[in-house]
Amino acid sequence: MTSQLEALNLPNNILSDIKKRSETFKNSEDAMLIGKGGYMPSEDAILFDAMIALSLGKNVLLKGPTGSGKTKLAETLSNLFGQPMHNINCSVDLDAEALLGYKTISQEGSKTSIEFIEGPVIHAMKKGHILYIDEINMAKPETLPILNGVLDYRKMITNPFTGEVIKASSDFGVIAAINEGYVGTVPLNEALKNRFVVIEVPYIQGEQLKAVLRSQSMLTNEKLISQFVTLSSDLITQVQNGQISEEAASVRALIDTCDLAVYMPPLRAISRGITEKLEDDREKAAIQNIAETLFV
Ligand SMILES: Nc1ncnc2c1ncn2[C@@H]1O[C@H](COP(=O)(O)OP(=O)(O)OP(=O)(O)O)[C@@H](O)[C@H]1O
Repeated sequence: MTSQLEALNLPNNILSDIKKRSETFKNSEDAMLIGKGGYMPSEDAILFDAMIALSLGKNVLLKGPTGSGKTKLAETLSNLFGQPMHNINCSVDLDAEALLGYKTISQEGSKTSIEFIEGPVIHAMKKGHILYIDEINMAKPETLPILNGVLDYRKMITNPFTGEVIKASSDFGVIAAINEGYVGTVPLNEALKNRFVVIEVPYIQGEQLKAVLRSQSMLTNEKLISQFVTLSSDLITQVQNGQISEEAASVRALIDTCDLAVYMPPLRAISRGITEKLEDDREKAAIQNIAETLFV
């Protein structure tokens, strides 16, 4: 891994920053070994570019369909950099308190006082940890602008609940994830999007997918694993042709299907793990047809 990074001819300051940030970096080859559950990139640039961007202090936006490994990639980066990760799961209910923290009354003996419990943003800023904002386009458009100062060169915020001015520690990093076009999502505000470096995270295929299915599912039958990889690539072709929706090719659903296939015939596993999650009868029939030709 180190030599692969060196081969990219990165400026020395970036390379040494990446190495310095992570005490585990010299063992990163181990950390990345798929058997240990790290993110398996479809191309090295996905992982390296995310590392370079974070190392330069940029915010990273991971863009890709459901179950394509965005969270796994963020976890792997946190692992590589040796920086704990704090999660925010966005929804319409997300508010400033969920991001920044809240006041509460604390009691010590007969003494009561008001205490501020720090939320994930302030905690990660102070400690120089990684903040992971999942499904960022599920938040109401008016909620996230409170983070504008955190997400630009200032990297600071005035806590509206306490008046404290917080400047992020130099290692603080932000990774966000987005699923475009899903129910409940809204287009990301341009000013917010502009604060991120965007990295596409597609579904993995072929040998990479095989390695992930081997390591993350319970299935050990190599022939079946290969058939499921073929099923996935046929489904991705159908997605590209607009015949079925993207989530049908999710790696998460395929791992579930492989697990089920240890205990039931593959066609039933596909029905439970993939087909029945869809609403449209034509899509279901299309998947069933593909499955029946592969698993006779
Ligand atoms: N490239 C990959 N390398 C390793 N594991 C992967 C990869 N792609 C998917 N997975 C596995 O698939 C499952 C789903 O991945 P993950 O939760 O990271 O997806 P996601 O893109 O964050 O999904 P969502 O958008 O629904 O939150 C996990 O078990 C993860 O380990």
